[in-house]
Amino acid sequence: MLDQILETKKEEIKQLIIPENEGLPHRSFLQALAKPNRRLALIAEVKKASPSKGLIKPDFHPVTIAKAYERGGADCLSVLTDTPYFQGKKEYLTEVKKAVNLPVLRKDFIINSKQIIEAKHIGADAVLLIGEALEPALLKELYIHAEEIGLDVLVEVHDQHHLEQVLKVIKPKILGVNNRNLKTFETNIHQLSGMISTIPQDTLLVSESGIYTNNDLDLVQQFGANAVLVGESLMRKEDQTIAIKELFGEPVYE
Ligand SMILES: O=P(O)(O)OC[C@@H](O)[C@@H](O)c1c[nH]c2ccccc12
Repeated sequence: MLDQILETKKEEIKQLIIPENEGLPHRSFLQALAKPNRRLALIAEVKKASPSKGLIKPDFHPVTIAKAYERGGADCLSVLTDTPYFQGKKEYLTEVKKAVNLPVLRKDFIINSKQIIEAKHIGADAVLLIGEALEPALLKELYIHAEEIGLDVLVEVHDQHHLEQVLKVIKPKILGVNNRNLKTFETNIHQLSGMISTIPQDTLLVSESGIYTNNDLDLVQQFGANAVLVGESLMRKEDQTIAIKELFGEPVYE
């Protein structure tokens, strides 16, 4: 699956025209994660569909969802901008950024510098770079480029091998461990457990994907996570503010 997505991205990049605007004022994704509202920082994801789960939220209104996440005390947002596989849109990111006060991550498959410049122009505060999708030299180049233009970077890996590959070339300030294998779609909430000893102490560590319950939060926190990235389990609920409170085991008054 990942290989197929990356082929699609190569085609998209050929057509890519970067909008001529200033972008929108930067909000620090890193600082928001470093000073979380709760015991674990929450990056709440605005996600309509995915290749593994199909359509997740049929009545999808990104701005309504983003505002509900903000009211629920999310620290940051992630917005899918990939269309063919996740039914996301670049416009969703811009609309969300304008509607809330939280830092916003562009969630897409970035393999080229043009996409990073584009991310800035559509209003992103941070970009995702995926270890499994990028040769180490290219990962390093894109990481440096993103930081140079004032974007924060979430560097994601799935396994120990790619973690070691990544750490040979960069020391990411924010590191995500994806519990989902992007080649098989299998999710394992224990994915992070053996990896913590390899990760530099001052790295902000995000556990990503397949997080459904308060128990899952306890587990990944025990493994050393400082933050979680949650999409599906929040999106499936009727009200995303209540969904966050339920996830964190807080009382919900209606
Ligand atoms: O919906 P979930 O299982 O809570 O997962 C959210 C997020 O981690 C997931 O969307 C994701 C993690 N890494 C990615 C890379 C590309 C696309 C999507 C992703």
